[in-house]
Amino acid sequence: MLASVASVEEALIALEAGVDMIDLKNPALGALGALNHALVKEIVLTINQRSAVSATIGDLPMDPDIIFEASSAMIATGVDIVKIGFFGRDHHTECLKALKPLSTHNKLIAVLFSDEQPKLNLMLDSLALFANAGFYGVMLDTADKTNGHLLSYLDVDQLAEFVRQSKMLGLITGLAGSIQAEHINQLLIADPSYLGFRGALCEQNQRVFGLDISKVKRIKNQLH
Ligand SMILES: O=C[C@H](O)COP(=O)(O)O
Repeated sequence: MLASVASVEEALIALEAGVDMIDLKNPALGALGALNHALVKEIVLTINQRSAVSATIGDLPMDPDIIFEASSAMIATGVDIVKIGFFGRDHHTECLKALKPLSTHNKLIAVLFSDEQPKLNLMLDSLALFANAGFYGVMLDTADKTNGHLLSYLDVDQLAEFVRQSKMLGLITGLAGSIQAEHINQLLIADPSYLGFRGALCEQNQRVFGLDISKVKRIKNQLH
C-alpha cells in the first residue's frame, strides 16, 4: 500500500497505520504536485527509515533539462524513491536519456496516466523503454482527479496485462487513480506490486483535505 501524504503529521499517521510506502506529495498542486525540499527532508528525517519514502517531482513539462533538475533535487533530499510523471506522449525518450545517469544509483518510478493514454498497446510498447532506462518501477495513475478513476479507463484484464508485462521486465508495478475501497478487490485481481491512494484516505474523500487515520487503517486492513 502506498499512501500519499503532505506533511510531517500525515507521514506519521501513515507510519502508524503501517503502510508500505509513504509518498510525499502536495495534492493541491496537481496529480504529482511536489512538496518543497525542506519539508521533504524533514519528513525523511522524521520517518528515519522506518518505512520506504517516495516523493513526486511535480506536474512538469516533458523537457529533459527540467525533468533532470527536478529529479536530481528530489533525490538529494534523501527519499528512497522518486516518482516522475510522463505526461502526454511526446519527448519521453529524450527525458529517459537525460535521466539515465540518475537511474543507475537511484530508484526511479515512471508514472503513466491512464486518462491521457487510454490506448493500452501504446502504454505496453513504452514499458521496455523504462526498463532499458534503468527504472525501478512503473505506475499507472490518473492526471485529472475530477473525472473518473483508474477503472473508468482500463478494465481489470487490461490492468493485469500491464502489470504482467511490467513485472516480466523487472519493474515493480503500482496502480492508482482515485481508487476507492470498493475498487480494491477487483484491482487485486491484476496482481500489482502495490496500490496507491490519496483521496480515499482523506476526510470527505477529498484529496486536498487532511488524512483520516481511520480510513488509512481500514484500507490497510483490507489490503493486508
Ligand atoms: O500516488 C498515488 C496518488 O497519490 C493517488 O491519489 P488519488 O487516490 O487521489 O488518485
